[in-house]
Amino acid sequence: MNQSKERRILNFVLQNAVRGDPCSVMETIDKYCSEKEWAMNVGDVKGVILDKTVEEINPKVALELGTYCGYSAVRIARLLKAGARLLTVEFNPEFAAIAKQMIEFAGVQDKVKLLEGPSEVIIPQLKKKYEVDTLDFVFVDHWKDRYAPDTILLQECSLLRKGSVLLADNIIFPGAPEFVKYIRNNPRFQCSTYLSHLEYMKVQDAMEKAVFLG
Ligand SMILES: O=C(NCCCCc1cc2ccncc2s1)c1cc(-c2ccc(F)cc2)cc(O)c1O
Ligand SMILES: [Mg+2]
Repeated sequence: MNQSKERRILNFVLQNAVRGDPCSVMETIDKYCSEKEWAMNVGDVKGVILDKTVEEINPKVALELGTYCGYSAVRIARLLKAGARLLTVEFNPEFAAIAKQMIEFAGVQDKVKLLEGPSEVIIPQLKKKYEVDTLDFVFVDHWKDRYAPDTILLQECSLLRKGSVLLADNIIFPGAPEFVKYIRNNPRFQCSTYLSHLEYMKVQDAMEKAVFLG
């Protein structure tokens, strides 16, 4: 059975990156995906916007929707202070298996908890099963038609507090029009748009930052 692209990315990291060095893992993934096979990691250009947002918030509890190969989980976790944690949700078992190995190789496994399953099932479990009170930061990067319903679900589950920050990827490409319409017209969110480029491409993309006002 021939290897998946995600398996090829992981193998390239295992063979070329430095174990325990998150930056080396990120750089190696970016090198592979810009030179050999495109893949839907947030990438090195939008990754700087993600870095700046995480550093500004310095979250104790962060949630990621859409783990994929673990690139942004490694990217976020490397910036978390002692005692802070990232919960990352992946629906696809293949991707979850790859991401688990990627996170461990990068040496950030103590800060990251990978939760396998659909977001609409996992989100309502966060308080009781995963001992979350409220979320300081949410990186939204999963199915684009789940961005809006899951933002509503986060509110229904009282997981957002005054000042919680959502950062959503792919606002332009592939696009999340329902989410943009929902969030920008919602008085309970203060929104800002960060124009950028689609990972590894010259195509325009953007990230939306939305601060929950309580
Ligand atoms: O679909 C994308 N990302 C979501 C993958 C869906 C994985 C899921 C995780 C999860 C967790 C919980 N519940 C349900 C789900 S579903 C995505 C796609 C492109 C793209 C760009 C240009 C193209 F030509 C083609 C694709 C770029 C990106 O940056 C993306 O993030
Ligand atoms: Mg994305």
